[in-house]
Amino acid sequence: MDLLLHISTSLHDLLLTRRGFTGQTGIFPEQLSQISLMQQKESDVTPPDLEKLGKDDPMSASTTPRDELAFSKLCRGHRFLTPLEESRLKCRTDTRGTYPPPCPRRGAQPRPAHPRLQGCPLATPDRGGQGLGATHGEAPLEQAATAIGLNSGTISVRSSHTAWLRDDTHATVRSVSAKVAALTGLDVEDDAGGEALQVNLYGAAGHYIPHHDFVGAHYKAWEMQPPDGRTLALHPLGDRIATFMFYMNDVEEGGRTVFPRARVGVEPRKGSAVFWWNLLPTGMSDFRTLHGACPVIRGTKWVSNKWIKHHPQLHRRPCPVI
Ligand SMILES: O=C(O)CCC(=O)C(=O)O
Ligand SMILES: [Fe+2]
Repeated sequence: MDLLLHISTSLHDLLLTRRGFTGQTGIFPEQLSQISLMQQKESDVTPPDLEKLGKDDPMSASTTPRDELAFSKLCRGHRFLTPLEESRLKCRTDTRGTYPPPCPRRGAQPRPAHPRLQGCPLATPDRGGQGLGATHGEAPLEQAATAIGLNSGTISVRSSHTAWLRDDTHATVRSVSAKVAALTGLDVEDDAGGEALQVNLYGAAGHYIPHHDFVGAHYKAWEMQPPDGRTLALHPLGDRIATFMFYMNDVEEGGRTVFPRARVGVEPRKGSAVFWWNLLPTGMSDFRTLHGACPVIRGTKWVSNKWIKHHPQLHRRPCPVI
């Protein structure tokens, strides 16, 4: 176990500091052989301060050196925001007893600054028992995950396994969609307002480099420039207006979700979720939503994403707290 921990920790640093943010990562033999080399040169990889890396460009379409540094720091547990600022991003709701659940409460706290992120402890999918784990027989997590990049077509930038669960797969999946709909006021039904629930499993060193969840880049209201001229982003329901991401287990170590431009990292906690808008009210991309999953150091990490589509929400008013 000590050896595994040592390897995982070393891989974590190796992935973040040496290999950087350029491509597929996972547990590869060549990385294992580089671990001792990396340890010898630890002083070389000590990151400089953010301030020395020039001005921030929160609307940059690509990942900047500042983003990479903020990502690494947040992955290591560094805090940029004060406890008060962090608490303003959090809300709590209790879905026991009443249905649909009430809007989450944040007391008298003001709305958080853009990009609006929200952590909401919820009764969420579980990775075992009567929860989503029970459906794995029907939809095994056997597909290596891929992601769609703005400039690079279909690229592999994450190391995890993925399954897509439609609402008709299991009552738990339906109840997840119902909760997201009740909490956001948005239409999230499969193929009507949202995508099927995406369930991801990360193993040791599993991670997802900083990315945006929208598929196209919307620089002008209601217009879209599909990546590489492809038409994938021109989905009839539009792009992903918002993300509701559930943590399905506690991760022993590592695996934070980090938003380098919002300067905040979220510790995976079973029963909690993160919500954010990917598109601005104008329909344009909010590049400040750049985020990624830090490498899992110890244990496994289960998350599920409910992506909500843009066009069906045109006449819907979100829950006022969000
Ligand atoms: O696993 C995480 O923490 C983030 C996952 C994510 O960003 C995604 O699936 O798009
Ligand atoms: Fe994402």
